[in-house]
Amino acid sequence: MQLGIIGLGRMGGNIARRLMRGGHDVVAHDRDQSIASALIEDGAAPADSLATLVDQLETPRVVWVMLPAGDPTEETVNALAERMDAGDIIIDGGNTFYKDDIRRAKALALTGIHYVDVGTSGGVWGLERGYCMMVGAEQEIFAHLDPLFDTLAPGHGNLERTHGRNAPHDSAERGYIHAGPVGAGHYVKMVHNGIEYGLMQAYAEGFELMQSKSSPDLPEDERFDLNLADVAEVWRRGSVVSSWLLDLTAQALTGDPKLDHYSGAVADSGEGRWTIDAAVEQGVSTPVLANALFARFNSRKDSTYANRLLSAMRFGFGGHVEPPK
Ligand SMILES: NC(=O)C1=CN([C@@H]2O[C@H](COP(=O)(O)OP(=O)(O)OC[C@H]3O[C@@H](n4cnc5c(N)ncnc54)[C@H](O)[C@@H]3O)[C@@H](O)[C@H]2O)C=CC1
Ligand SMILES: O=C(CO)[C@H](O)[C@H](O)COP(=O)(O)O
Repeated sequence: MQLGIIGLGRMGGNIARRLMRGGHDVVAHDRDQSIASALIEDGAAPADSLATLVDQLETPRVVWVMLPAGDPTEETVNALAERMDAGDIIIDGGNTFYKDDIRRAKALALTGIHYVDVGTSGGVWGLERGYCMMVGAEQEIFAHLDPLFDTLAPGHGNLERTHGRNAPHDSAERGYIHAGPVGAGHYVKMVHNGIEYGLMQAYAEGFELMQSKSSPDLPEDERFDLNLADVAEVWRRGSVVSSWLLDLTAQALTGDPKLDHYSGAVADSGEGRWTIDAAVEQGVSTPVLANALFARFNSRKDSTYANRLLSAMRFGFGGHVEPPK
């Protein structure tokens, strides 16, 4: 398929590359020309403005927006809508709040333009590993875009099949789902990120506990100088708590066991807060997810080992660099 991609940063650039490797044609735009140039060298057609991007696309046009959520995405979707026609499709693959999707889709429906929200997980590793995608869309639009999702997704890989799943064409088994109507994709991604905070916090607290076991405040015969890189490594192999976040933890500890490279002032970009808002709105108790969010707020005052480990994991999956306190 041919599509336009706007926003060629850590996510959009590699999404474009993976699509091109899969045989799709990309027209690429970023407001930063040096970032756009790298994509052009990799085979994308250049577009120095939204207008030239839209002009190069065959109808029905498909444009994937991969920008910071909020104003940059909102302004871009509105500007695209002015230049696109009925039947065209705008995809928001960033971490947008799902109620913004519902509002936008309703406004665009008046013009006949379709809107699709894609919760995209995989971070800076997605080019090689593939992206897990949670899609909110009209059924026929999801079907139309299937070749794109199929290329971006990880595929079956070598994961064992879940017992009882026998459908022949199960997209969930390849790494993407049609979660429901517009908004459902980003709603599921929001909860995914809420869980991400909780998992990260659990690892961070556990490793801080082990790290402090060598404290001179403890009785001498109860002090253990544990090799945390080895603990993380061994837990990757057959333990109940193995996971990709643990893989990233093991990697960070191997290079820098004291985590001196990380500030421990852990940022957040919205999804954790929206998850807690949703919990309040739906009257569902989510104490672990709420505490993990609040722990991040505290981390900005306090540079503990646990907080530096959270920073290390965020850098590991998303390339997020946090400013020193
Ligand atoms: N980094 C990660 O691990 C993940 C990020 N996301 C989401 O994906 C979206 C993009 O994230 P990243 O790629 O990490 O951000 P990024 O900051 O690396 O890239 C954003 C790109 O958009 C460009 N840009 C900003 N405003 C623009 C505009 N108005 N017009 C054209 N280009 C513009 C910037 O020059 C930059 O190249 C965000 O919504 C983010 O929350 C989703 C999953 C994972
Ligand atoms: O979506 C992601 C990972 O799944 C992004 O990396 C996101 O930025 C992580 O959330 P936060 O910035 O709030 O830690």
